[in-house]
Amino acid sequence: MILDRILEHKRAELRHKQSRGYLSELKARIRDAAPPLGFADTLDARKTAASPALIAEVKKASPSLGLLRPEFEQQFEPVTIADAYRRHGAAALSVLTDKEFFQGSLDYLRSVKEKVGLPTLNKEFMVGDVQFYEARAYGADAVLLIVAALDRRQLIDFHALASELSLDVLFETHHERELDTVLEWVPEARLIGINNRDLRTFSTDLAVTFRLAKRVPPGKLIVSESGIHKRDDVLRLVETGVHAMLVGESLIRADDTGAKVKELLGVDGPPQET
Ligand SMILES: O=P(O)(O)OC[C@@H](O)[C@@H](O)c1c[nH]c2ccccc12
Repeated sequence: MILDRILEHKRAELRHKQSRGYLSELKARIRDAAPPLGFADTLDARKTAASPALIAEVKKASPSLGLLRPEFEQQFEPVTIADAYRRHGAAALSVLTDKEFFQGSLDYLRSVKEKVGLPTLNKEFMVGDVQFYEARAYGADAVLLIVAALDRRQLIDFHALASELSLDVLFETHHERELDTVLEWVPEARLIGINNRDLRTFSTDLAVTFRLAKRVPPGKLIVSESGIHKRDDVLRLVETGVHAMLVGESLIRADDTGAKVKELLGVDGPPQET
């Protein structure tokens, strides 16, 4: 399965980053950095009756599709994309930093956070402590923990390390048992991600959100992830009581990014140019 291949590659990558010097350099940068923005708080505040809050993803490529737009071969401008998301109503951003499979970069994370300033999720496959220091040093406000990729000890320890670094954590689930795992092992988890994409087949189905959302106890923020393409999808998420939605492909592939953001959010009228 793709997730296993990614994790294996990620662990190999991390073996090259284990030097003490690198970790102290990150820690020094963190000491000088501004405190993170409240990622979960912002999502909570930005949900409306018309729409879950939008987490818009800066995504250049994916393992299943390759480059999401052919012109990205010549030119990819993460800040321009992220700023269009912000101007048209995104509440938060997600930036992929994995190079090998998603052609992302920590530099994209840093420049997007610096220039756009919305609460930002570091979309990465977390398998080691150093990645949390990297996330924080490069300006992330939140990190992703993929339940299918981690054992009990890692979920608990990584959550503790993230909290120590003032990073919010989005726990990503796809199956009932993964959701139950988070609820049992990290009962204080606030952000529950439900990934509609089946990593075995790459196909997406919003029914995963409809099914799992029912099992999430009150007080949590539910984030529906992947495969959200049109306003009609969003209306079904609204009915399900979802608090936020994480959208990449359909925004990136739209010819008018701003119009697509507004379509998903159910916002009419002239763009808010600020
Ligand atoms: O491009 P989409 O279908 O809108 O999906 C966005 C996001 O949910 C997806 O990129 C994603 C969800 N979980 C992940 C984990 C790692 C990498 C990527 C992801």
